[in-house]
Amino acid sequence: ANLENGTFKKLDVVVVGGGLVGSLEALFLAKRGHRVRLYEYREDIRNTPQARGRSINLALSIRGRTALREVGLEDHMINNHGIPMKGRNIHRIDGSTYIIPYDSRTKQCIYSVGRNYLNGPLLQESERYENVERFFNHKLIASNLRKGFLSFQKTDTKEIVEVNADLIIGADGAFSAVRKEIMKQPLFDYNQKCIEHGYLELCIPPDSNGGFQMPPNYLHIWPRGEFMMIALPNQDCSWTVTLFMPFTHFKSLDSEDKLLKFFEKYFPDSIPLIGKQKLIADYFAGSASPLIAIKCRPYNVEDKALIIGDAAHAVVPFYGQGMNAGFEDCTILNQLFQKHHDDLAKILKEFSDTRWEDTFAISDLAMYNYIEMRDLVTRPSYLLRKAIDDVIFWLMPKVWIPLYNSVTFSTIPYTQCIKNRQWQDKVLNRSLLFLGTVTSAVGAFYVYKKFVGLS
Ligand SMILES: Cc1cc2nc3c(=O)[nH]c(=O)nc-3n(C[C@H](O)[C@H](O)[C@H](O)COP(=O)(O)OP(=O)(O)OC[C@H]3O[C@@H](n4cnc5c(N)ncnc54)[C@H](O)[C@@H]3O)c2cc1C
Ligand SMILES: COc1ccc2c(c1)CN(c1nc(C(=O)N(C)c3cc(Cl)c(F)cc3C(=O)O)c(Cl)s1)C2
Repeated sequence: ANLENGTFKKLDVVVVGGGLVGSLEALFLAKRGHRVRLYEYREDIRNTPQARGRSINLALSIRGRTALREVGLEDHMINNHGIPMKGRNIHRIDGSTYIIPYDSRTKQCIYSVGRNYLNGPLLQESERYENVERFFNHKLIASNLRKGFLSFQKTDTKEIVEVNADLIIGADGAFSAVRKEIMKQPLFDYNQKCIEHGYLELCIPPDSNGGFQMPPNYLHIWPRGEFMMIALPNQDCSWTVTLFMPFTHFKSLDSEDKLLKFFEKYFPDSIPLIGKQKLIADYFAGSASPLIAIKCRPYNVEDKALIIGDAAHAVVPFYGQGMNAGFEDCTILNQLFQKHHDDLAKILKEFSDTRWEDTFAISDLAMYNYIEMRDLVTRPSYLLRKAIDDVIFWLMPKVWIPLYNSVTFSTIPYTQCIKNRQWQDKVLNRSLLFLGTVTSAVGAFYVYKKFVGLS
């Protein structure tokens, strides 16, 4: 019901971008009975093999699962396409490894899912709604958001397709064309940060029997200070390995010999797993991709247009939350549709007014991980703090949820996760200070007693 007299008006919605978030949002809108036309620049990924140059698999955690559950796809993704990861499997430079479980108490885990095994089923599910139409090979090239006007160019025939809509949803990723339009409005805040690290994907193939070459139910990490490597399992028992290094490092490895020497020094155990020839071939076949963080607001233009997902808040991947946060956008937007009975003016304004704090928070958390990454999981103070966190978490699980657990294993708003952490820091510092004063007082007392006793 979105009209004064309480009747329901079917909205004509265009979603720009048929990636992970756009295809999910189309489902949410379809379930509400609106007419959805989804325009995607690329070809239909259901007909093409693995799209190269994008993170091939992703860590799906509770925020993303909650959104998928709303559209009835959580079980399908988890059971058919998800590989559970129970913890981190850290690779030391000498090739030895150790495990840090994600949640030794309740054994919660995260899931590695192939990008196309998420995107395909989301698009496939939309076929079940006759009020959803999908248009591939359509690139948004011009728009007048206030008039609900969009102009697409077909990438094959170069033909121009003009479209009108009641609502335009921009889910067209970090380099969003819809956001470029939204940016033209007054009072729009925009901030982007390109980090010095790039990433390059390598592959650890299945072993000769077609099985995994490493323990499969873990997120494998090779933390090496200035750079790191991370591996997530694929369904075909291969691993997608992502090498994160400053672009200067990538540039300096400009020969096969330099590359092999570098891996022999820093990632010796990975060479037999990847294979020398494959390592050389894959490394020099691609080039490192950039990583960008974008913070902007507001996300809407009146009751006409809204950006979600990476278009609204691209974050660096060092928390595995980008897609999860984009999926969470869809959950929250749907709650607002429910709350305001599909009254767009109220929905879009409240989304812009409330969502930006949480997306800025996760962006800061991911950037913090990037900066701390050098020794995120190896620095003694990190491990000490983690040990303390785990003990108190074990003692008082409802009161003390460590930051990493609340971000990855709860749907507590990201801003609240940070506030909890700040409160925990205060309590810890005060108690350590208190412990400090008590022990020094007791120490001083004993020294004094001994001294007096001596004299
Ligand atoms: C290395 C790396 C690792 C990552 N790991 C994780 C992880 O483990 N967990 C996690 O949750 N997230 C992860 N992410 C983040 C995740 O990939 C993104 O957050 C997610 O893809 C965002 O989805 P989206 O639909 O908003 O944007 P995209 O996936 O970028 O989709 C945008 C879509 O819009 C289309 N498009 C763009 N411009 C136009 C146009 N002008 N006209 C029409 N269509 C257009 C594009 O073709 C694309 O299909 C990672 C990212 C990287 C780079
Ligand atoms: C496909 O490419 C990529 C690239 C990076 C990531 C992912 C997939 C998935 N990522 C996850 N990060 C966390 C996390 O909370 N932290 C603090 C971590 C942060 C870093 Cl940098 C790390 F290496 C491990 C952990 C860890 O704890 O395992 C998860 Cl939980 S999942 C990072």
